[in-house]
Amino acid sequence: MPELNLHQVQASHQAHTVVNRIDLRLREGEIGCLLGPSGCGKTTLLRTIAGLHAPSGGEIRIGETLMASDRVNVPTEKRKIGMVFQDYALFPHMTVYDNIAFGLDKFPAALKRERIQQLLELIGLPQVGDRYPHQLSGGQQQRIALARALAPRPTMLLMDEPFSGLDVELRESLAREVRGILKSEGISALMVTHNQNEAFAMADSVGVLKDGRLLQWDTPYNLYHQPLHPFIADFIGQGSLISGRVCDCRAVHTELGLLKTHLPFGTESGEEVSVLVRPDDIIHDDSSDWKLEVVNRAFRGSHFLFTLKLPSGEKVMCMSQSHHDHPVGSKIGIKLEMDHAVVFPKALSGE
Ligand SMILES: Nc1ncnc2c1ncn2[C@@H]1O[C@H](COP(=O)(O)OP(=O)(O)OP(=O)(O)O)[C@@H](O)[C@H]1O
Repeated sequence: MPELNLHQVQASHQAHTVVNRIDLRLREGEIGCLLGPSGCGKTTLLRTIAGLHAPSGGEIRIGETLMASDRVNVPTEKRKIGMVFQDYALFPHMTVYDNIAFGLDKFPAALKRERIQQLLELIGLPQVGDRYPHQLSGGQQQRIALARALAPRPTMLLMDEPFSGLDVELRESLAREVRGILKSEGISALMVTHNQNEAFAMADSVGVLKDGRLLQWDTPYNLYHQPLHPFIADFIGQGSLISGRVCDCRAVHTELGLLKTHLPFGTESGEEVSVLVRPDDIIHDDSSDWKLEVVNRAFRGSHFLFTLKLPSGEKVMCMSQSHHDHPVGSKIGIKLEMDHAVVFPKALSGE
């Protein structure tokens, strides 16, 4: 029984559809992330699940309860959802203890004290109950906001860009920490972010949205290695698309040679396709006779990322150790280390 089940969910702003027929299942205890560029509909979808925005179509179930459909719209406070939103700041005039106690007024006093102390320990801040929010760092405040949302034991947690106000270095480590906290509480959660590292640090499953459509809902590993759409190939990690022609049912001919592949359903021999090449598929090797021209380079500290030109003019990227300091215009040796090429029909690449 999935904790959250969306069936063909649609949402609009002023007759403009911004969430388009989304199907999604989040299992009990699973952590999911919605990832996508600005304006793709992430927040609208999250607000629709929370009951803060009425869907214009489809059905939303949490556990076995139908929360929204064309006949039903359960109000937010009855959905038993915890929320940590970007603008969901702590009450500045209340202590940390009172902030967490906010949603616990129906709890008997002793149970309330016990739950708050348990949560403060869970988030690694057992001593801060008497402090006010302004006496805490941004990361600590966000952990308190999480504790406040978890306090009444909601059925699931929704988070909208919860770390966006924090330093880049802190965001990823806090995402990992929050994952640990959610797992130890055994709570299902759905988080919205446009930061891939945060999504990967946090989630069991990640959904990539584009123009209101969910293109793929999958593990981070599969999104990187088996993207279903060129947009995902581009959005997740780095890479380039080069031209290829299908040779037989298991291979594609490209300028980099004949590459083994699992072809998309319906692809025919002789068909022109786009082939994804990741920087780690092309290894720089000074001893190789296969040379390509460097047309761009980016120093990343631990490595160089070279952009190389193929004879046709198409470009691929190549990762190399940081002491291989080759200038733009020079030719460097390469070898290919690609297990299975990811291939897209040409028509999809233009979308
Ligand atoms: N209250 C509103 N009224 C009208 N249009 C809206 C409203 N809120 C959002 N939109 C539009 O709906 C689309 C989706 O917005 P949404 O905030 O869901 O995207 P998002 O993916 O969360 O973006 P971001 O990452 O920038 O927060 C955008 O085109 C946005 O302009």
